[in-house]
Amino acid sequence: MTRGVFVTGTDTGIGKTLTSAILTTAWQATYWKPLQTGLNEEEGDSPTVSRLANLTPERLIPPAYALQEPLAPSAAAALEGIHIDPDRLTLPNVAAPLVVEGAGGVMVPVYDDVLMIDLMARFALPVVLVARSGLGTINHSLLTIEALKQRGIEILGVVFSGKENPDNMRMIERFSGVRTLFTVPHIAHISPQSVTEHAKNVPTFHSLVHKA
Ligand SMILES: Nc1ncnc2c1ncn2[C@@H]1O[C@H](COP(=O)(O)OP(=O)(O)OP(=O)(O)O)[C@@H](O)[C@H]1O
Ligand SMILES: C[C@H](N)[C@H](N)CCCCCC(=O)O
Ligand SMILES: [Mg+2]
Repeated sequence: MTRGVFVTGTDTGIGKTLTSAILTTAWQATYWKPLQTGLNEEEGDSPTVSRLANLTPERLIPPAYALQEPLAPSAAAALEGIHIDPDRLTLPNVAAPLVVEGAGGVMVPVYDDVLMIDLMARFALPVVLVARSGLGTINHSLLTIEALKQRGIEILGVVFSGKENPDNMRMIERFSGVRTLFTVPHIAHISPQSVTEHAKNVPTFHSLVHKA
């Protein structure tokens, strides 16, 4: 049985956290950000999702690693003299669905010679890919999809964040064969209310994982 999804992106700052909050709200899911970096500059994604998706504490799994510098996990950990232990990076045993959010894109170093995409393959969750809607997204989305396919990682679809661009969506669908799941327009004021509103556009977890 599919336990959840892994939310990845074509880049950092692309809308993974906003999308994760929307998915978590839509599915009444549990949220986990295993590797958080940049805590000296931002509150981190767990409190953001907790607030936006109105999470009760049992639906929020704390990060396995919470690191200060706004860098890839391997670099942020090295600066703090922390060795990332793969045994701590195992899926929590919670009721489905679980929404797991990556850090940055798929080729981000996590520890030693392990990249985020290797961790994703190990988790074996189907992937939701968040992409910007505008210029540059065709290249970044197709490259990311190619890397995921090469490793046999199941892709449920793409979520486009930002002003809707049907031509970009069509081009990515045509060249990758991966469908668009839903779009998140530019939201001027992101709030629990706007997240609840956009959660209405999300297919049910069961329809998604059984159709894939
Ligand atoms: N559709 C949107 N409308 C308005 N703001 C957005 C939208 N998508 C993303 N943003 C804003 O862009 C910023 C980066 O988005 P977000 O935090 O979701 O990125 P991320 O992909 O989760 O990055 P990270 O790799 O750090 O986890 C945030 O301030 C977020 O609120
Ligand atoms: C700190 C930031 N918000 C992300 N969590 C970390 C993104 C690392 C990206 C590394 C890279 O691709 O160059
Ligand atoms: Mg995030």
